[in-house]
Amino acid sequence: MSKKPVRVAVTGAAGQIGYALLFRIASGEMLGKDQPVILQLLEVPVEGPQKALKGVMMELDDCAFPLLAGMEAHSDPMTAFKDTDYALLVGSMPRKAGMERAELLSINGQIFIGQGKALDAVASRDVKVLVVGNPANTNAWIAMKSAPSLPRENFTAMLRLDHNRALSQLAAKTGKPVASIQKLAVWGNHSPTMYADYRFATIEGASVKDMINDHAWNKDVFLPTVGKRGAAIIEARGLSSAASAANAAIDHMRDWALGTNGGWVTMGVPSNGEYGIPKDTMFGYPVTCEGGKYKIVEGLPVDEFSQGCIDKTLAELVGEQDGVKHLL
Ligand SMILES: NC(=O)C1=CN([C@@H]2O[C@H](COP(=O)(O)OP(=O)(O)OC[C@H]3O[C@@H](n4cnc5c(N)ncnc54)[C@H](O)[C@@H]3O)[C@@H](O)[C@H]2O)C=CC1
Ligand SMILES: O=C([O-])CC(=O)C(=O)O
Repeated sequence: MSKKPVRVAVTGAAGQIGYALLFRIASGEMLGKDQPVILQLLEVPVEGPQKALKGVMMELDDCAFPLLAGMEAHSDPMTAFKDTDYALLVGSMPRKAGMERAELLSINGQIFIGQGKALDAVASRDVKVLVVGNPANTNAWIAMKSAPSLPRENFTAMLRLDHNRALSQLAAKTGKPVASIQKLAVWGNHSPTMYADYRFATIEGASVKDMINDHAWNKDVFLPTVGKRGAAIIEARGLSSAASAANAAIDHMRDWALGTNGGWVTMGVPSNGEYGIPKDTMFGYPVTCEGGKYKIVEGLPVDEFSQGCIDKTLAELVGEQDGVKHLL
């Protein structure tokens, strides 16, 4: 018997990430090739984006996706999030060349107060929320704080793009396939301060750290390359990452919903105090997923260099949170 459709809300649905995301959700790449979906699409109540959204929906129709059980256009989060099981919060302004993501906070932060409240009021109590809009960690924290009746662990921020970027850099450095790399971790904020950590990573059981054995490359090449990749894409494309961001969002939600078979992935999740991170901070951690739940990988040793990196990204996140506390 076929499965009951689930409701997937996507905000910013007429934007560039939306365009790279919706067709893959509707084709079953996110929740499985046997899982029908109803798309609840939100755009700003402005003629241009609403018209563009209609165009995207016409194209979705024209794909005749067997798993697309329904599709709605919305201009109000209170209707867009009604009974939703999954919410991908993409809609917000992207940065331009020369900006840091944190500079978007004053523009985008407000969006996540209203959307957090709407999720609180009308979404499924089990809704899985992924915040993509930047600065993603702090926006996810704002949404979580604005939704006090929902479990805090339902709110997550996207660090999967940093994780995937790090995997590709390590594959290139070691000459091994991306898929062979296990146990990579990315700690902290989706910003240049994130700490991509391959101390525990293995390829066919062998230590990636021992294979590379080059601390200067780690510090001076690998970390800056991963941390500043978003800016490098903007510089090259004139627009921020969209297809790779949509791909990371699919990876994040798929793994959360369907599990990782013991493998590690990175998610921005509210801390319970793990690794000395203050409770509720929306922090990138290595996690495993099973049965629709994620679990932070605990008990990893933290050396002096790693602690310095973790302290730096935490300080940035605490500063971002302090800057918006008065709005909540
Ligand atoms: N976490 C991550 O790894 C990444 C995050 N991003 C972020 O994702 C966000 C979206 O990027 P793009 O799709 O490239 O931008 P875009 O400008 O192409 O699309 C954004 C869309 O969101 C809509 N929007 C704005 N406010 C809204 C609201 N309150 N409700 C619903 N829709 C709203 C806009 O009308 C627009 O259609 C940006 O903040 C960007 O910085 C981008 C790449 C990676
Ligand atoms: O850098 C940006 O503004 C977009 C983004 O978050 C990324 O590509 O990682």
